Amino acid sequence: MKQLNDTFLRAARGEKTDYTPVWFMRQAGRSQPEYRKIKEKYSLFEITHQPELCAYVTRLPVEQYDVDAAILYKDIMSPLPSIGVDVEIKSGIGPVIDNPIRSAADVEKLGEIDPESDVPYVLDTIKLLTQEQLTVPLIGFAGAPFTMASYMIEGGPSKNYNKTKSFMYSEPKAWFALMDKLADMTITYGKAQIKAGASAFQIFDSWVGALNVQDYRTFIKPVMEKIFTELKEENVPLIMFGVGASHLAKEWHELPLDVVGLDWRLQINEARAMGISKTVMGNLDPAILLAPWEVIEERAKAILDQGMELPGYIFNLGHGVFPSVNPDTLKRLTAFVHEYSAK
Ligand SMILES: Cc1c2[nH]c(c1CCC(=O)O)Cc1[nH]c(c(CCC(=O)O)c1C)Cc1[nH]c(c(CCC(=O)O)c1C)Cc1[nH]c(c(C)c1CCC(=O)O)C2
Repeated sequence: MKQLNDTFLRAARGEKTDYTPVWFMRQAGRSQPEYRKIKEKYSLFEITHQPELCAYVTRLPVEQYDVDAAILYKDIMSPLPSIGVDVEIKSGIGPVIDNPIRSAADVEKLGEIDPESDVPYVLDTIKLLTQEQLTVPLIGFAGAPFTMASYMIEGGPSKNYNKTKSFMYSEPKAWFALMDKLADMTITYGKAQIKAGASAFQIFDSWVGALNVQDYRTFIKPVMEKIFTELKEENVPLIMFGVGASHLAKEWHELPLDVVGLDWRLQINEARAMGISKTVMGNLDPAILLAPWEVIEERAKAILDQGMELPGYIFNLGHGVFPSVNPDTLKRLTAFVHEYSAK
């Protein structure tokens, strides 16, 4: 087994590190030419069903950019077929579900995931990567109940989540039943990823920022509490992330998790002033990567100056890499973060 560079894990636990670790959300694939070539032949689901190929795609950004963590190539939608939800990822649109969940009876019908028999290829990919290939930690992940439910109820991407919210407000009993089922899926699936070798776990609640704090506390926080309490048993750092959710960062800080992910809307200093003393991850606006290098460097420096004030800091973007970003920019930025923070 190869020697593991654990800088990312140590920062996630709030320990002092020799330099600031960095990885990029949605680093796998996207702008990389090698990946685009594979995508001409295979869909996301076809890639994830082939452990050798999926491991290669997962490794590409680590090898090319020198980032401090790998994130497993798959989608938050990947476990849904296992519980009886047919999902297709349509190019240019995103996940599409033809038979959305719209009633208590629909929720009733949802099944349970058995990772060993339903997604053995995910576990095989993790084992291949962590036992033989990677020299940095592998981040496993899942979508959070609200974000998963938003796709399941809307039937695809949404701007205002009206159908989701309407279901939540009108049928609270069915809503909580749905949250419970999705929590069970996340816990079982998450534990299996960690047992297979993932050494950190991130929950993507990308769209939960659509709720205000009061509704978050009523409809979401209890289920997140359950998920993190259960995953905590596996003893790996747990990361939370959402977009446009600065008003919820304090709520996340109160959950039994290790790392609060920030998008670009709240400065790290502001988060610290709010009492977020846990490790923070973020938070360069991904659009900055489309600007000239001087602009990128200046913004990265400003973020690092704030982040590095406390040991628990992981550099990342505030959301995923855009496909139009030049891979050389990500490589240069990684090197810059490493050099600047090692001073
Ligand atoms: C909301 C969400 C989704 N997926 C994900 C989220 C949470 C993070 C976020 O907010 O961006 C998470 C995700 N999706 C994917 C990864 C892989 C690992 C990585 O981060 O590099 C991760 C971590 C691959 C993917 N997920 C998807 C692709 C494109 C695949 C294809 O074209 O077939 C990839 C590589 C498709 C997808 N999947 C999803 C959307 C909205 C889309 C379409 C838009 C897009 O391309 O980004 C749902």
